Amino acid sequence: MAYDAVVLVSFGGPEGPDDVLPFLQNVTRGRGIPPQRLAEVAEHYQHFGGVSPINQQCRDLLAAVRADFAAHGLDLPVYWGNRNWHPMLADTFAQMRDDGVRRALAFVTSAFGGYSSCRQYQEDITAARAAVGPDAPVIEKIRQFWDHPGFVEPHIDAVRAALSRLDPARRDHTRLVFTAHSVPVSMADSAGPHGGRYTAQLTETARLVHTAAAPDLPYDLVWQSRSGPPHVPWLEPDINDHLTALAAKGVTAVVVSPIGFVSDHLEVIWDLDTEARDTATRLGLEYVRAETPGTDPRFVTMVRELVQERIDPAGADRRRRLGELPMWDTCPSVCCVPPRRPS
Ligand SMILES: CC1=C(CCC(=O)O)c2cc3nc(cc4[nH]c(cc5[nH]c(cc1n2)c(C)c5CCC(=O)O)c(CCC(=O)O)c4C)C(CCC(=O)O)=C3C
Ligand SMILES: [Fe+2]
Repeated sequence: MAYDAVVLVSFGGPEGPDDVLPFLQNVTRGRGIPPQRLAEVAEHYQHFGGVSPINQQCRDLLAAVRADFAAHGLDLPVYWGNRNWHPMLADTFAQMRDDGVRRALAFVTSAFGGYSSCRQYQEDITAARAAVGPDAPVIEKIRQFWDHPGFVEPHIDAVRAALSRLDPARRDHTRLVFTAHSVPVSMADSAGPHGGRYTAQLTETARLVHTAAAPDLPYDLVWQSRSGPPHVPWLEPDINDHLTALAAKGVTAVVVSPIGFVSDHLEVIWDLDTEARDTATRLGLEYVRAETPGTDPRFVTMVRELVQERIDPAGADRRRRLGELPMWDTCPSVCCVPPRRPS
């Protein structure tokens, strides 16, 4: 299969105060998020002047990937489009069509399976192609990469670096806490062709990072950034409740590693660096947050490897990965079918 471009596909984020509300409307359209939660989240963005760091992080990744492709003789143009904010996917696909692109691979900035992290991106790609029309480029999403060394190793080093900033005298009372975005339990149950995939993959990533970074420490996988109406069950425990429980058990220091994300975007710098840190401070816990991959060269290399393994017919046999869960290039149609939403 010949490809003539790669497109980086991400979530998108506002880049000024006036962007915040229309961005949030794009994210939550038809998703039953209470207005009060939206107002709260708008405030988180306004706290940073209405600017989410995520778009700049995508620009940085784009530049790094282009440089890496060039350095390795991979002669493919790299585009960028978002699902919720400019540059919007449809505008990017129209540009690609104008440039003569016929078939492209999409690298999505989410490592995991599940509706929000995989299927929804594919649905938005399909909708954006339909908006562009019949001559829109064909777009194929690259596989999930939760156990790729280019994703896992930067997380491992980040946990080690975070641990080195803690008081060594507290090591016996230190806990490693991995976090990912909470999702509705029904969404977690329907993740992947046989369900449960979002949680299973995160559990595997957590185990891989823990084993390499700090096998002597106890660890947990917990959830952050819950949204949605209170009567709908979401994955628990929430990081803040978990910190409270840990403090009650005599833990005095935590390293928090957001393995559910690829960059330090708003849900990291607000929900962890502000809210969870405040919780920890109130509880008297020493708190260090580990970094996400961002533009770590190993992560950038991973993007190229994922492209190369799809281009090269023998590439499937050379997939680099550390875990053991089943993996596939193309999601079956029954994957991550969205649960019916209670209204
Ligand atoms: C699994 C998952 C990821 C990880 C995979 C991935 O990376 O894609 C993720 C990432 C992100 N989520 C983000 C922002 C938001 N997510 C929201 C709402 C929701 N997220 C959900 C899930 C996820 N979200 C869900 C089930 C909802 C409920 C509404 C719905 O069913 O869709 C809302 C609405 C307000 C609120 O209620 O929080 C916002 C503003 C940003 C951008 C941050 C920035 O601007 O820097 C990023 C990277
Ligand atoms: Fe989200």
